[in-house]
Amino acid sequence: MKKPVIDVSGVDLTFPTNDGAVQALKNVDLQINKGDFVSFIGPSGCGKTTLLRCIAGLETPTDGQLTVNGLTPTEARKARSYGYVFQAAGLYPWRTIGGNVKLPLEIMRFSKEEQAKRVRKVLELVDLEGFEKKYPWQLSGGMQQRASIARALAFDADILLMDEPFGALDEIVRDHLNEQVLKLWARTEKTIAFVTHSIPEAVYLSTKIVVMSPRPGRITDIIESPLPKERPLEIRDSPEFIEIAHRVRDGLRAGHEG
Ligand SMILES: Nc1ncnc2c1ncn2[C@@H]1O[C@H](COP(=O)(O)OP(=O)(O)OP(=O)(O)O)[C@@H](O)[C@H]1O
Repeated sequence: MKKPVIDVSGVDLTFPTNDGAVQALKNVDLQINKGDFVSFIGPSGCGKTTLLRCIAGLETPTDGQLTVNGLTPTEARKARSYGYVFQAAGLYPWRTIGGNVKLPLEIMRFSKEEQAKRVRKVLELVDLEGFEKKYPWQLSGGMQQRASIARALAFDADILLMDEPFGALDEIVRDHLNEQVLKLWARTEKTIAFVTHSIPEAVYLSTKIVVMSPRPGRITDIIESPLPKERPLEIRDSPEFIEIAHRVRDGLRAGHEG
């Protein structure tokens, strides 16, 4: 059997705080395989971001094992094994869109030609060709978020970690971006881990839905989606889609009761 790209085994994480310890993750086991689109869904504060940050090597579990591409998360971070998209676009206002997207490439000392080539390619992937010379404030929120995805794609890591990237956007824009992310995933065959609060978003995007309980975050259900890879937005009205959404809701409810 092939080794998972992301392998989480028995992970606990407790934050020491000034008014006592906060257990954010409890005994989390999860395998993510190459090309999976995995969503983490759960109530606010259940540890979704913390789990993503552990995978990214930005937090260290108190217990358990975690590997990314067979490396420790810190090694994987140093090897730039993933791109990370934050909740807020976080673009530098004094840099153009092209300037923001190429920033990681400058840091990694890619040649000027290679930087220009990659910026063109990733802006095209997120449908922002022609916006290279604009400044972030000249773009809508959805476009800024697409630019931040382009920045995460610029160095072409196989893994993309996305922390609720569309949470602040209205539903129509979010629908459109969900469609675009699916297309991008199909075109690039990346492995994606995606945090969301939205049941429809999780079901629409994912091959695997990870349902988490309120704090301390535990996994209450892992749903392998039977939906086809090709997903028009209308699929959300299909009985299969609705059935999975029910199962996610039941998992969330069970977590609350537990
Ligand atoms: N650096 C930290 N120090 C102390 N506590 C923390 C720290 N980071 C997160 N926590 C706590 O850990 C828990 C999980 O937080 P986390 O941000 O992972 O939740 P989440 O599921 O992503 O929430 P949301 O959906 O609201 O973004 C919360 O109770 C939070 O207050």
